[in-house]
Amino acid sequence: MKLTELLLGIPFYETASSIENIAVHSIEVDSRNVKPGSLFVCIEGTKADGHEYAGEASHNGATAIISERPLNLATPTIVVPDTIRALAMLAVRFYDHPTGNIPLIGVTGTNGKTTVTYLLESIFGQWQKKTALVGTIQMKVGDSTFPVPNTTPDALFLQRAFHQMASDGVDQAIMEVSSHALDMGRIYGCDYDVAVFTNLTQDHLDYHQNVEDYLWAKSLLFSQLGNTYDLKKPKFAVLNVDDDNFKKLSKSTAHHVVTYGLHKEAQVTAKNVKVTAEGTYFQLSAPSGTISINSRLIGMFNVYNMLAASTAAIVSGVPLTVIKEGLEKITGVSGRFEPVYAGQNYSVIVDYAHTPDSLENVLQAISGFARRKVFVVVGCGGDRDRTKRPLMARTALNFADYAIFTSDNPRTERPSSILADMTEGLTETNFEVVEDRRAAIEKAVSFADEDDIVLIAGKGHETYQQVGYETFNFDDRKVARDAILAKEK
Ligand SMILES: CC(=O)N[C@H]1[C@@H](OP(=O)(O)OP(=O)(O)OC[C@H]2O[C@@H](n3ccc(=O)[nH]c3=O)[C@H](O)[C@@H]2O)O[C@H](CO)[C@@H](O)[C@@H]1O[C@H](C)C(=O)N[C@@H](C)C(=O)N[C@H](CCC(=O)O)C(=O)O
Ligand SMILES: Nc1ncnc2c1ncn2[C@@H]1O[C@H](COP(=O)(O)OP(=O)(O)OP(=O)(O)O)[C@@H](O)[C@H]1O
Ligand SMILES: N[C@H](CCC[C@H](N)C(=O)O)C(=O)O
Ligand SMILES: [Mg+2]
Repeated sequence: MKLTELLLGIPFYETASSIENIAVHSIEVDSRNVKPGSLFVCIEGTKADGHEYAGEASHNGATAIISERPLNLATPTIVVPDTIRALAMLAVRFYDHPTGNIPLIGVTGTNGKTTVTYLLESIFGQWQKKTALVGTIQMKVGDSTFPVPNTTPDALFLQRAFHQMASDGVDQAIMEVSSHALDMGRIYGCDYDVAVFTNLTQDHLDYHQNVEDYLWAKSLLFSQLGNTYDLKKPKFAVLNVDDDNFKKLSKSTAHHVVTYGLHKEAQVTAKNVKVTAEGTYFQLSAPSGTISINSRLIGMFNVYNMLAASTAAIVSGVPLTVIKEGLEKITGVSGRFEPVYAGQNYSVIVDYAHTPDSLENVLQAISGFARRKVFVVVGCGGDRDRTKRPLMARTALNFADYAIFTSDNPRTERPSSILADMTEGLTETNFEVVEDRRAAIEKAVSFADEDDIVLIAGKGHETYQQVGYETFNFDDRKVARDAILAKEK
């Protein structure tokens, strides 16, 4: 594509060079990926500044550079006020505005995003649609899976991926939208048809200044639903009416607001809810009818997740009977309330709860059917929100009989200081600190007697542990399995 054609998407820019007849074969944000014919966009990040790598990009054959300041290079440079915004606009144009052609659902909220996206994937799959999903675990297009750098990758990755999805004949794209991504403009250029809100509780206060800022970031998904009305293709904000932030969020969009919930009046709701150790039963009531749901997912929070997914599916035109099939087909989501069974007479569950609220929810679900003792193994990630650490420890002690506090992904922090943040001021005696996660899991398993439950929280599907700048293989499920088998011997 010609550079001048690409720049039509950018109204104000300055350049000292002649840019006629420059062809762009790819757009890149990482100088190491630049090849002859690439357009390099300089992004100022948290660790590095792309402007510092413009020289390398030029050396690698960049055909032109998009920058926030003039650069003293032979390669033509186009100066724009905001390269993140420019990147999205350029990528949308280069990749032919792919989300204009694929229906797109975005899911945001502190907890439940991954679960809701997998529920939606199952529902649309039952509706015979070719689906694509982008989120914490992976990117999935039909049955093919691809690694992702982030829960919500940057605009270039996304537009490139959506373009590929459009060529692969995807009929429905579903993605998690993190608050970081919203704040960093990673979703500029995405044309959402449905935006879903799960809930908002404390997390990420290392990144967002306070809870208001965190909510504001979440609200951007709804304000970015777009301002044009197309009566043939309306857009929907699907909101949890029971969440305290419902009113504020509903004001952030000019489009249709559709509500779901259990306590306050909602358009889509669940009645006669029964949660057991095997699954969840409820009647889903929507303006178009009622269906009974027998799900293998456990916990009241999963009723919310199922309502969120069902509401997004309903506004997308999926029949209720298909929604029922899609919800009931899912037996679990990797690393979310995932049982580890190796013939033992007690339960071991691996879960991704890494916030105070998710830990409370999952422990409450467990206490609903626990017959004997509940043990919890949990830690907190390093280089992340410090203020959630004591709250998570408190939650563990409030809802479990015994806690073993351990390391999660310490990253560049000292494990002992993360654990000190968690346990500071605790006067209880029903906990201990075992810094090494493997040893902590082994200990919890060794404590378990018949009918006890061991919850291993925080890392869920993760198959690694990040210590310092190194990443080691570590999978809670494998470690737990080995511990169970070793105990049975
Ligand atoms: C704090 C943060 O979000 N950082 C993200 C950011 O990285 P960064 O700002 O550190 O980038 P950088 O390394 O400083 O580089 C700046 C620029 O220089 C360029 N560069 C750099 C080196 C070089 O040799 N050449 C070069 O051109 C880079 O390509 C980049 O364009 O941009 C990267 C590319 O988009 C992201 O992968 C990275 O996410 C990091 C890995 C991360 O951990 N992010 C977390 C906090 C995050 O975003 N989490 C949310 C989920 C949260 C949740 O809801 O649970 C997520 O969506 O994943
Ligand atoms: N609706 C919910 N409300 C509260 N807790 C939930 C909810 N859904 C799931 N959880 C808990 O949160 C954990 C993470 O769930 P999930 O991965 O679906 O959330 P997420 O929003 O994608 O998380 P992340 O921000 O890490 O991407 C689960 O393992 C479970 O313990
Ligand atoms: N997306 C979340 C995941 C946290 C998972 C937990 N295991 C940790 O490492 O803190 C984050 O980056 O904060
Ligand atoms: Mg997720």
